[in-house]
Amino acid sequence: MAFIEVRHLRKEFVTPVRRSGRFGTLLSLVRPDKRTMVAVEDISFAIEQGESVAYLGPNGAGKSTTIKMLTGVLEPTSGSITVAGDIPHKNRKRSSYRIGVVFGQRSQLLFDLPVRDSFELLRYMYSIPREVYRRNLEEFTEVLEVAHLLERPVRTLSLGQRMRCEILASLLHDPDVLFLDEPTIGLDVVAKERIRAFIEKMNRDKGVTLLLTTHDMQDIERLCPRTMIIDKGKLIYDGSLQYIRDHFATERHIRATYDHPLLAESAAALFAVYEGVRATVEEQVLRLTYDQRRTDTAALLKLLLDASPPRDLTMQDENIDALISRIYREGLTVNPSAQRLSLEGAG
Ligand SMILES: Nc1ncnc2c1ncn2[C@@H]1O[C@H](COP(=O)(O)OP(=O)(O)OP(=O)(O)O)[C@@H](O)[C@H]1O
Repeated sequence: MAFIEVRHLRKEFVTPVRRSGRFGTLLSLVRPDKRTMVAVEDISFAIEQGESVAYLGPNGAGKSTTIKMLTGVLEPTSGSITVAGDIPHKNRKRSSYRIGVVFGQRSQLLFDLPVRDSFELLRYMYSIPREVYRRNLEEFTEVLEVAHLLERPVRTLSLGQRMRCEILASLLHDPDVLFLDEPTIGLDVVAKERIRAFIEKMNRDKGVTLLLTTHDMQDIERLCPRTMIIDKGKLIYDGSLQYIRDHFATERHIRATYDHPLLAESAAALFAVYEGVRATVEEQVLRLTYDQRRTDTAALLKLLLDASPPRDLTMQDENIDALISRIYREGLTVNPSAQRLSLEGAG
């Protein structure tokens, strides 16, 4: 059995619907109308101990709902979850000893008290042996550079400082798995980097299994060799980021800057031989966008350079962020045989 196993997971939320008008309000009280919202439709995956996995999807795809089920906060409508052999919502207390959680938008620290008091409370809640607590606190405060913050009330910390303390708090009891929901949201580049370096170290040195939701591509590039993408409550991709890059990052952009203004018509005529090459002109800048599988880059460059050598030339492939939004938008299908086998695929 894998360390985390999720099979046919589904979560529905049933919410009351208010009818309009005075009569409607009255009717809603006597006979409430209900609406069922499917947040997670059917998701299956397996994660081995020590893996580091990104869990991606557009807003409302069902990421946070999945994490809440994995941590036992929510009970699935159907399907099953096991984390370290336990069913999180059934054995919440026992599971919590193995699980660490960080919700970027919510705090587990007590706002009016010094940071250290929250850590002490966690020591008590998780019955962390004194020696383990002392060792972890010492090591983590040093790596995260938060020793000088321990006596400060949480409410006086900046977002970056608080997030470092949140992550420290989530790992004090030596969990085997850490669920992170947008851990770097709203942070500046330096704060993001500190947090990524720490999480990476915990995964590498302590073998902490990571499942991370994020909208920040650099989090994924740095931390997660494996990526799962969900959309509308269903898993649409499970494999490496590299595979997506290699198979879908087909759009290439060339930007050529000249010393003189250009004519859009001439540019369009020049590249008309290449079907699918989009040429746009803005004063002295020519931009070409094309599919690298269909158009030979060397031949295109030769045509461009022979026509008139530019002052500057840059070439860029579609970045992974844009690429994933394209996958959401166009619903690109991925060659399933090249992906990691899902639980169903594995039989
Ligand atoms: N308690 C709830 N009651 C009703 N609907 C809910 C509840 N929690 C979440 N939803 C709905 O379920 C869907 C999935 O929400 P979820 O928060 O899991 O998405 P997400 O992928 O984490 O999105 P985001 O990236 O915006 O955080 C959304 O349509 C949301 O409105």
